[in-house]
Amino acid sequence: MDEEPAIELSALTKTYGAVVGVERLSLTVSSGEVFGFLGPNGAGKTTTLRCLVGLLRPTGGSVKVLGLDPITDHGRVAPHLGYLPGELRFYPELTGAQTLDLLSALQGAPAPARGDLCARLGLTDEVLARPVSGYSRGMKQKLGLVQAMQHDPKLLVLDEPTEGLDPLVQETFYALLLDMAAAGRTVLLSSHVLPEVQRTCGRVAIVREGRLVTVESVAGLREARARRIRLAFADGLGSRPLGAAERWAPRWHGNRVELLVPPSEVVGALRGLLGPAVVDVTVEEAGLDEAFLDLYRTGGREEEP
Ligand SMILES: Nc1ncnc2c1ncn2[C@@H]1O[C@H](COP(=O)(O)OP(=O)(O)OP(=O)(O)O)[C@@H](O)[C@H]1O
Repeated sequence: MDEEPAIELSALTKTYGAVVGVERLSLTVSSGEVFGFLGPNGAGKTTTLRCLVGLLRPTGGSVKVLGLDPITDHGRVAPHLGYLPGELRFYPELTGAQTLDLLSALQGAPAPARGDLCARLGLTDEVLARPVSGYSRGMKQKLGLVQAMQHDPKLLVLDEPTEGLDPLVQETFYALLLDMAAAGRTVLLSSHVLPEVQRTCGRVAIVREGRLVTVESVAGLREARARRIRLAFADGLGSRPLGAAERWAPRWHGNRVELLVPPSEVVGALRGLLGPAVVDVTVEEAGLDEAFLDLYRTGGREEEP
């Protein structure tokens, strides 16, 4: 219900010499959304995030964050922007507490949430007093999360946030995200962990080869994607041709077969498949993982019959 979108990308393009990072990517994220950003390796996620937080200058198009240009208006954006990079680099000789102080100064904002975040993530005063060089990977990641959220930013940009966190700490992180969402903050979450996105995000963008493939609600994505049909045959013949259903790449396990079929074609598929030898049939919604994997692979192009 806020004034302007938290994020507005308009035909964003970033090239590295001849290599395309992202190409003409347009995307709007409203204030208060928890938004997932997904795509296979090299799709352009980190490039986009780095343009968003003002670390990279776009080659073309425009970026607006909280209504401002993250490069030219950096001083006005920084106090309201939290960023967890995918590859964390800290000054090894500084302690955790000194690191948080330094980053707080760079954010140009007080850190009212720091104490609570450290307590919830188990970064004790004793740990924070030690140089970061002696931190484990998970401890560094926790420190990264605290610095990203310590100033209670309006917009939180997270690049693979649960990398290196054990399952218990991941749960704490999800709870923190829910709190952010409940407080009306905006979160952009880049992730390969699909259940994580399913759990935390309302909408997702999928990018592939530097281009936007789709933007959809998590619920809608699941709804629109495949159904899994499983059939069991009575005879001992094993795999056999399935006629028109062959186009759904049936996977055989002995006398059982499994197909992923678009929802609108399930009834037609069953008509063609059911015969006297079929002794069992189940139809279920394919998991969100499969919905995403399909988009990863095909870029969202439905195969038409
Ligand atoms: N500094 C750079 N110099 C040259 N090419 C780069 C640079 N950074 C990224 N690229 C290229 O831009 C493309 C997008 O990379 P990017 O890191 O944004 O993808 P990603 O979606 O974050 O990938 P991953 O999931 O593997 O982290 C890739 O082809 C990559 O090789």
